[in-house]
Amino acid sequence: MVSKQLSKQLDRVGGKVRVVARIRGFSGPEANSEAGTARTVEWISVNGENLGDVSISFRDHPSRYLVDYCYKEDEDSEMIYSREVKPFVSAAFEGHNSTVIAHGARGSGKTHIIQGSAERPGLAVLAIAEFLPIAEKNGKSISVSFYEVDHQERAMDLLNPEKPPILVFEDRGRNQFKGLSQVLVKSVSEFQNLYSTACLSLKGAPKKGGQRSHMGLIVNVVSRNECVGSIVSKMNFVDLAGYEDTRKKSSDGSCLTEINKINKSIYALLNICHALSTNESHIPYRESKLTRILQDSLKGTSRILLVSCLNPSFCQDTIYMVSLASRSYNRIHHQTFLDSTKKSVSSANMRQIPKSVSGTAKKFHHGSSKLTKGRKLFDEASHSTPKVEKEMVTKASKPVMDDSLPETGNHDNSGVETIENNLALTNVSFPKDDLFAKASEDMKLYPPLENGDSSLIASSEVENNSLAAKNVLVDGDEVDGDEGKKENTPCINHSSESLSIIVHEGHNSPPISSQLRDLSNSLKMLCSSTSSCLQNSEKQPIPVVEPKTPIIQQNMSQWDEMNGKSPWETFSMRGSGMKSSIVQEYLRFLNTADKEELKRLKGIGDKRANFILELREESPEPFKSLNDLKDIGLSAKQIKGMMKKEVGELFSEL
Ligand SMILES: Nc1ncnc2c1ncn2[C@@H]1O[C@H](COP(=O)(O)OP(=O)(O)OP(=O)(O)O)[C@@H](O)[C@H]1O
Repeated sequence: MVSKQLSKQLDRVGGKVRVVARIRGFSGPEANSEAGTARTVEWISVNGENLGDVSISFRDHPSRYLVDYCYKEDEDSEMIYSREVKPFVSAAFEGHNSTVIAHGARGSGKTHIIQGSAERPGLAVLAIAEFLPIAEKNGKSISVSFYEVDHQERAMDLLNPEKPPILVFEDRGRNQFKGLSQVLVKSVSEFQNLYSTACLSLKGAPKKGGQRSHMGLIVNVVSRNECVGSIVSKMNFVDLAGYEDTRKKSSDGSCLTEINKINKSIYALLNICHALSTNESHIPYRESKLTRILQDSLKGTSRILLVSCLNPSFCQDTIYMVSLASRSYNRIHHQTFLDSTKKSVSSANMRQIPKSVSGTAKKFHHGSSKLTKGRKLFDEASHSTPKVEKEMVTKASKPVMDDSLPETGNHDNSGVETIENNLALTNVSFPKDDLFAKASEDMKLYPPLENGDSSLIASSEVENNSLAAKNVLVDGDEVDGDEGKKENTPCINHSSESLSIIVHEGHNSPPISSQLRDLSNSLKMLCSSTSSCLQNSEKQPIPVVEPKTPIIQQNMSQWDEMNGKSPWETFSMRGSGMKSSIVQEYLRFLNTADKEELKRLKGIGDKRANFILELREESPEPFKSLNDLKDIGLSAKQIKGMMKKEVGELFSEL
């Protein structure tokens, strides 16, 4: 539950996704050049100064883009922090995750806003400065992780770059990371040292020219009382790689494929922001590695701040990026704005907001139209996935099956070692013994986990990828209705932070093939007894036989009779019950069967079977509803067809 005061603060920062723009100041050399005086970005505060709803335009360019607010060159990071990020810090102590994303063209000031410099700390540093004293007061600790996602969709631990790529998988709505170090921080300077260490490992660092990547920071609020090391909530900072139009010659010699892949992952994240802001029923979290890493900090009660960094001088890539960000602009606010200012803005030459994300700026829509019209079109489009977007989703999902399957590989079991190494590396003086003693008390209390738990700081890396029999989880996030339902597993609340022990029942049931066989046999028996009854009935009078119906069914019939249900109603009701249990069996089969068994299903070939196995490495139960089959590239029609065939097979031998 969010406290009233906090809720007010959060309301002020807008809905689920808030989009703000930030105009970068001219850097030293630029300021001295002629271009330094030629800022081309303009803005109009459409609802009055400081009230939000800002329209951004570019000199000699007809289009305008709406965002929640625009920060000018003279409004520094501290102002942005106190107005936009500070409420997220308070929310983190109430268990809410958040994500701050800086995106924009190359050199638009993304790193400057997130990391800042020694003289001008960025949003992440300012947040840590606020996190630490509140954590101290509340008996919590703060730990951080730094990672990088490159154009090959590899996620690397920046505090331990020699390790194999990070493996991300989901367990009960929470992300687990295998191979990502978490380091406790006690002071801002410790944090800054870690940040510098992480930047040195960054492949996308300017000095390592040619490589481009996204950099991510996770700030964890960690409980340190009886449930030592469990993560209460987290705040993510993402410094996205700069967007670059693939038609231009790259400014740093990066190859076209690399730029394309980076751009694709930028689209994937912005698409999610858009889908969340428009309450789409399907949120494509699996589109990229980065979106999978951020998944549990984007959904549920999480808040997202999208900072669109703008180059002050003309830059087509900047225009394209702000146009994409504007798609996630809060539409409720927008509607108010439309209603109140329809007249005044209707004469403005506003461009139609792009309905979809295209692969290159080539598809960028240059036509101008009135804002009202553009928005209307956009609203209509948002109810169904726009065509180009759909194409992009399909295109994006193909490589996942073909060449960028989630990594597997040798991962060591050195979770505890990592913490120690990092403590040594950064001279963090955390009372290790105390921490480990408490952690081992917890371990004693609950038998050793088969797969470790990334929420435990003493074993910040998940040791083993196999399905755990028991798992210790922090039960903080709400699971979205469409994103997986909480299973009916025994759940013991263990602390005020809702640390839960979730006991997974082992998958003891026989595989679907044998269950379907049993079902088919029962149906055959039922049919043969029905037909023999029919045959007998022709020869002799039907003997009065007491049917040996299981008691429960007899009771149900009585119950149906009592409730005045017609035989048809009873039949339909039971039929739909049977349908849902067949679906459940089918899903259970997908979640447990081996490759050869999987291939026995219609529509599952070698590639899909491999992909299913890879998905299971990331999440023990990737298929929670038939809808999840879309993740392996099946359309709704194909899924329906597959189910029909499987069920039809049951009756083929009757
Ligand atoms: N608000 C600002 N005021 C003055 N100079 C700035 C500001 N923001 C960024 N700069 C300068 O602009 C340059 C580019 O900034 P920065 O490295 O943050 O961009 P970026 O978007 O992260 O770049 P890349 O796309 O290469 O990752 C740097 O020299 C930085 O010091």
